Formats: sequence, C-alpha cells, structure tokens
Amino acid sequence: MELYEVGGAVRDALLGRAVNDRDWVVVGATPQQLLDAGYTPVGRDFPVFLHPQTREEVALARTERKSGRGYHGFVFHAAPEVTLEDDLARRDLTINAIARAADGRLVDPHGGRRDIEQKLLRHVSPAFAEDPVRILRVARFAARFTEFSVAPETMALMRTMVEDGEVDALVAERVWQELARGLMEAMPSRMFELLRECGALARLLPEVDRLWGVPQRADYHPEVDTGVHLMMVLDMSARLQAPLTVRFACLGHDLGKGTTPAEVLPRHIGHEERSVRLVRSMSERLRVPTDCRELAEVVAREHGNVHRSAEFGAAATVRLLERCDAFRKPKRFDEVLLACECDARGRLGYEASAYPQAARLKAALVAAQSVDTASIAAAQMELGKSGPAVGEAIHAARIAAVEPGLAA
Ligand SMILES: Nc1ccn([C@@H]2O[C@H](COP(=O)(O)OP(=O)(O)OP(=O)(O)O)[C@@H](O)[C@H]2O)c(=O)n1
Ligand SMILES: [Mg+2]
Repeated sequence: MELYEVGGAVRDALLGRAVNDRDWVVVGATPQQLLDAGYTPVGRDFPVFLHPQTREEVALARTERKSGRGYHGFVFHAAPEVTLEDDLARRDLTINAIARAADGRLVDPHGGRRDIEQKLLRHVSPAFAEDPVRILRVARFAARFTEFSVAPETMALMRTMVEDGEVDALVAERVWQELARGLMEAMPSRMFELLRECGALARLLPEVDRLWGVPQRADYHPEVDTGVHLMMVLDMSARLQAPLTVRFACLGHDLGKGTTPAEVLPRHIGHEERSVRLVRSMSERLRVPTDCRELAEVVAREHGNVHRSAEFGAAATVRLLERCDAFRKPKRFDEVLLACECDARGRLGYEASAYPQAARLKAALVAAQSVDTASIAAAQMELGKSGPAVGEAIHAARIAAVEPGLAA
C-alpha cells in the first residue's frame, strides 16, 4: 500500500501557509489490512481510519457516487483497485486535488498548482455538483484566500446547482458548520457575496439576502445600502479578531431593516425588535449554538441604545446594563460592546473611528458592580420588604454608584 498526503495540507504548504490538519489517502489497501496495521476505523461505513501513532486521518482511495439529493445518499466505493487519480478526480477544487508522495513528488492531474499561481478556485469535474456543501466550501475558501477568485465556469455550475434546488436539501448542521467557519475567516464578506452571486444566499439566508438594495440614512450610513453595511461590519469583526459569537451577532444585528415598510425608508424605526425576531427564527432554522444566538439577540435589540449611550445619564445607563444582563454576564457584555463597535466602524469613512461608548459603559459596569447587593437585600429584609423592593433598592444604589463616573 502507498500513502499520499492530500487536500488542504498540500494546498496550504504550496501557498506558504501554516498547515493545521493533515489528510492522507492510502492506495492499494483493504480495510482489513489497515486494521491489521493498527489503524482505528472512524465511523462505520465510511472508509476513514486514524493512523496508529499520529492519529491523523487516513482514507482509503475511493470514488463517490450520489444516489439521492442533499447530504444523504452517498455511496462510497473503496477498493484496492481504486487509483490515486480516481480519488483525486472526485474532489471539489483543483487546489484541493493535489497529492504528495512520501518522497515529495506531487501528483497534480487537474492543474492545482497552476490554479494556485493564478489564484483561482476552480472545480475539478462535473462531479462537484454531487455535493452541495461544496458551494459553501468555495464561499468560505474565498473568505480565507482573499486574493483568489472563483473561475467563471465554477460560478456557472454553482448557479445551476442552486437552480436545481440542491442547496434546499442541505441539513442545518452542515450549513451552520460551513457558515461558522467562513465567518471566522479573514474576509467573511467574500463568503456572503459569493453565496449571493450564485443565488444560494437567497435560499439559505433569505433574511440576509434581502438587505441588499435597502437604503439607510446617508448621515449615519454614508455607504447607504444595508447589505454593503453588513459586509463592512463583518469584515470589521474579522479585523478586530472577534470571536464567532460576536461575528454571528454582527450578521444578525440589522436583519429587521429588510422588513422596514417602504414608506418609512430610509429610516428604520423599530428595526431592532424585528431584528430580534429574525435572529431567533434564523437561529432556530440553522440550529445555531445557544451562545451565538443569545448574544445576537441582545445585540439586535440593544445596539442602537449602546450607540446612543454616550448621552445617557446614570439611570438610563444602569437600565441598559440591566437589560443586557451585564451584572450576571460581564464577559458576554464585553462581546455586546465589541459587536456594537463593529457596527459603528463598519460604515464608510468610520473605519478608524474611536468607539468611546465601550469604555464608558465598561467603567459604568465596574462602578455599579461595587454595590453590595447582599447587604442591601439583608437591610430590606430587615425592614420586612421583599422581592421587588430589594430590586428597586439595588437599582437605586447602582445609579448612585455610576453617577460620579459619568459626570467626570
Ligand atoms: N465536500 C468536500 C469535502 C472535502 N473534500 C476533499 O477533502 C479534502 C479534505 O477536506 P477538509 O479537511 O474538509 O478541507 P480542507 O481542504 O483540508 O480545508 P481546511 O483547511 O478547511 O481543512 C479537501 O481538500 C478536498 O480534497 C471534497 O472534495 N469535498
Ligand atoms: Mg483539512
């Protein structure tokens, strides 16, 4: 049997990028031979094994045939007579279909090196269409390899796949997995722009797709278009190295602007509440993890208030902190502020602006946290008061604690 390194690791090495996970393909072996050599099988029917020492993934060379729609219905054919070339031919992109033998020799039947030089994301063969997840993969590779463009024939194929309803059959988990990865790349906007271009965004995230063509007030938003603004906010979240929770909150914060009645435009009165509902339904549909979803809801609801908080007095400031649940979740509150900063700076001409609201609210939270809630509660109990009275006394003490700092 022969082992070849394949896929992302070979690509990334040729690109001069750091290599994280390595994938291998083995040719001329049976599953039993691998088991005898100490490899551990992954899953049941999938011809993938873990190397006895390195634990890296080693897959039997295989061909794939699709027997159904969406992400179900794959039939694998792995046998000792399947060649390396057969295996490379079933892969998604030419840059991902290069193999490296143990002696360093490259096997590159689809011009992967040429496409790396020309910075092109190009599909290997029409078999690309057998796996609709690949549309999302191309989009997230575009967000990562920001210099690369999608070959016109690959874009055309992606469009046809969308028209054929292929992305409608994708399961939520796979969509979220790819979206989450793309959000974490260097230029998330490129993922969404590509998905939009091939029509997949309208199928997968209609509430996001709808934002293009929706105007905003030019005095707040010189870029005017809501979709353009959203892309700037996402790229700002990458520039500020925000975690996934924050990037997802950025994605959701203005969804409500897509359902503003035409006669109100370019104003968006009450868009925050509409955003919250849309974030909620989108999160449910995609099975978005709870931490992402909860942060996104808070940011959707409160981002306007956080922006305006520069002019808030002590009482309004404490109410904002309480609505954000900042006392119980101070770390999450930092993320709320970071998402709001991305929103404020994700506007044409504001990219380098300061966001003093964040420091001001953080200082207010620290001041309000100094309030000794336990002894206030005890004192109220002593007076025979309970529940709401305790809450009011704590609230008042927090306002008093915040006041001096805001005046300074
Ligand atoms: N839907 C898919 C998934 C994977 N692959 C192939 O399997 C390899 C390994 O897959 P994976 O690790 O998911 O992607 P990488 O290309 O390694 O990218 P990453 O850096 O994100 O791991 C890919 O390079 C590609 O050749 C494919 O053709 N179609
Ligand atoms: Mg990989």
